[in-house]
Amino acid sequence: MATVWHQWLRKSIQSSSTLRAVHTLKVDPSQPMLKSPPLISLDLPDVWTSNVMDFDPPSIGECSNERRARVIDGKLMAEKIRAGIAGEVIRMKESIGKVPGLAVILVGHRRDSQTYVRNKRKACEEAGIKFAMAILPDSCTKDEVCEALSSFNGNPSVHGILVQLPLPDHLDEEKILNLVSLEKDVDGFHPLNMGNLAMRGREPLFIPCTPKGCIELLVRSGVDIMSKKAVRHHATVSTVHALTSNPEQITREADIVVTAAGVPNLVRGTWLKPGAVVIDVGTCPVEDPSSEHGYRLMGDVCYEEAVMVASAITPVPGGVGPMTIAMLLVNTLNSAKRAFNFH
Ligand SMILES: Nc1nc2c(c(=O)[nH]1)N[C@@H](CN(C=O)c1ccc(C(=O)N[C@@H](CCC(=O)O)C(=O)O)cc1)CN2
Repeated sequence: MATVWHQWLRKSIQSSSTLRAVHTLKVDPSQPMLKSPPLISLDLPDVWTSNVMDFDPPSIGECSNERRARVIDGKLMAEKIRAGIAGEVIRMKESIGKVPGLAVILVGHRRDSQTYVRNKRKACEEAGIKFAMAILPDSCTKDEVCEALSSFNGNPSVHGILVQLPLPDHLDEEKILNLVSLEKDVDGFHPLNMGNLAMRGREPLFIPCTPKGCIELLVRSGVDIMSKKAVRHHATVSTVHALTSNPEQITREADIVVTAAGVPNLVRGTWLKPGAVVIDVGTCPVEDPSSEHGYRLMGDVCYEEAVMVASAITPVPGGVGPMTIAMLLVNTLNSAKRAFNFH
């Protein structure tokens, strides 16, 4: 399953208009899928990790047209997690006089990237995490990005570094991400972290924020899909991509559907098994002059149709996105704790 998250994440951070990935989990009916307490651990105190179940578990397989799906409120979950992080930062400051630090490299002037980085900065500031940023023009060279990276790599008050993606086409994303210090790779995109995530029995230092947020959303909603446990419990993971010939049919068999295609309204109500849990990672910016930033975000799932078929669903906005940022703060805090040997 880890491999699937890897592939899915790489797909989800690119941008094109083709169907990229719809991941489906089919669960062995002889094994209970909903468990309490949930199993995932984020190395955080119980009060704001997935040991908390925010909702009664959805009744997978039981959904009628009279009942709309439960909305999985990622914004609310993320707020609770961020409040917990703020508490931990205070505890760290009071105990050892240090706070975590996050550094972001932003290249170019994409409006969506600017919004995400602004939101990351705000979330850090609210949680008491120090925030540093290098802003480089679209035309910058690989060496300039590397210079910024190496300065953050060598700065002991920086515990997390991320390069906001996508980068302009002329910059080699792979080469640049390889240079992020493994111990500060809070995005989890370094090949060693990715490789360890994909391999059985290995532990990456960081799990990428979006998949980590998706798992957290599911677990807090009472859906047990923890990767190894899910494997042990005979969950079957299928991947649907742009070249899959029968995406609707495969998707319709899934108990859990995680989509990261970047194609608005791709997944229709008829694609879903009644009672499925739907996690919509798609965030496609669509021109909208009436909105504050000139665009609005649309998910992959046709929400109004899906909400009548699914048992639980994440909205866009307000689902996976805020959890991505909450998980970034979790990774940054955990990185600082590791650096300071603070528990
Ligand atoms: N270095 C990275 N680049 C990118 C990542 C990533 O995880 N690391 N993921 C995406 C963008 N992303 C984070 O950077 C991201 C996307 C969306 C949101 C979010 O909170 N969305 C809100 C709406 C926000 C708004 O438009 O005001 C929502 O869905 O409710 C956060 C982070 C690609 N690049």
